Amino acid sequence: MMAQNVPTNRIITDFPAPYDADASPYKKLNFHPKVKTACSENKTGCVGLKICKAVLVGDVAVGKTSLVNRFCHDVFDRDYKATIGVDFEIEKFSILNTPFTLQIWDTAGQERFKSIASSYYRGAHVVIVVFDLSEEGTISSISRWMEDATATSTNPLKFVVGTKKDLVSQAACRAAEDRAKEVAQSLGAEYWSLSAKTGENVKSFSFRCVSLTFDAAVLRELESSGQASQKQIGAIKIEKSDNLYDRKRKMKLDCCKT
Ligand SMILES: Nc1nc2c(ncn2[C@@H]2O[C@H](COP(=O)(O)OP(=O)(O)OP(=O)(O)O)[C@@H](O)[C@H]2O)c(=O)[nH]1
Ligand SMILES: [Mg+2]
Repeated sequence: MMAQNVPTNRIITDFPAPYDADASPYKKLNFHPKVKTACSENKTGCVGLKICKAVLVGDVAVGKTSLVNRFCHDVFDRDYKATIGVDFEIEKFSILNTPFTLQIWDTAGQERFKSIASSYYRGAHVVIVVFDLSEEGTISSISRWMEDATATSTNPLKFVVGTKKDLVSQAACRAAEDRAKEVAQSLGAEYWSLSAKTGENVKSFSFRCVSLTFDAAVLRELESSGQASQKQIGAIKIEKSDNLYDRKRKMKLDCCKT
């Protein structure tokens, strides 16, 4: 399937590099050769029709929503508006000329929304734990967030992201990074520092995240193709008929009831 109608800033042709190669468990330097061949021969099966799921978690006000808003809409809001329960965005990409869709779930950090938010962790292909580089205390909760958010997924890609890089000096950034990189390594996650305010590293991180997700999704598709092709067709029907906007509306109503 050829990618069509994707904005130019959502086209990925080269495999993006990590923030720090020493702070990543993902060592590949390029898309998998099988993935490249499948894309160039237009034989990626159902990848273009499926939606992969990314989930952002982390303490209150660390900057999860700001990161999503910077990437998806290229905007930044100085005022804090707490996320109520969960929110999501859908982003379409063209990767190696193949269409790919990522559903990004932005969860609330506030404890009172924890049970609502955690019901959306299931089946995540990517888990992103966000902390605040200017609030070192937020580093100590990274592990707990990662454990909770990955418990109901099979082998998700894992990222630890320090935000608000614009607020800290280089030395302070380095100190917080060193601590967070250690945590990321113990969790088998890739580490990034960025700023939603200035936009520094936001696109690089997002492209890296999406590309690794795409590579894994195509490999999964290639592995399973031929095997349960009928089953896959059933799965796609379910995904397409799952009206996300209705669910989002219902979710908000449920939140308002409490
Ligand atoms: N200077 C600076 N401020 C930021 C950055 N990212 C977020 N903020 C500010 O930090 C506050 C919290 O940001 P949010 O993105 O709402 O935080 P959140 O993690 O979504 O919070 P919850 O939804 O309550 O969990 C807001 O006032 C943002 O403007 C950044 O990169 N730099
Ligand atoms: Mg939020």
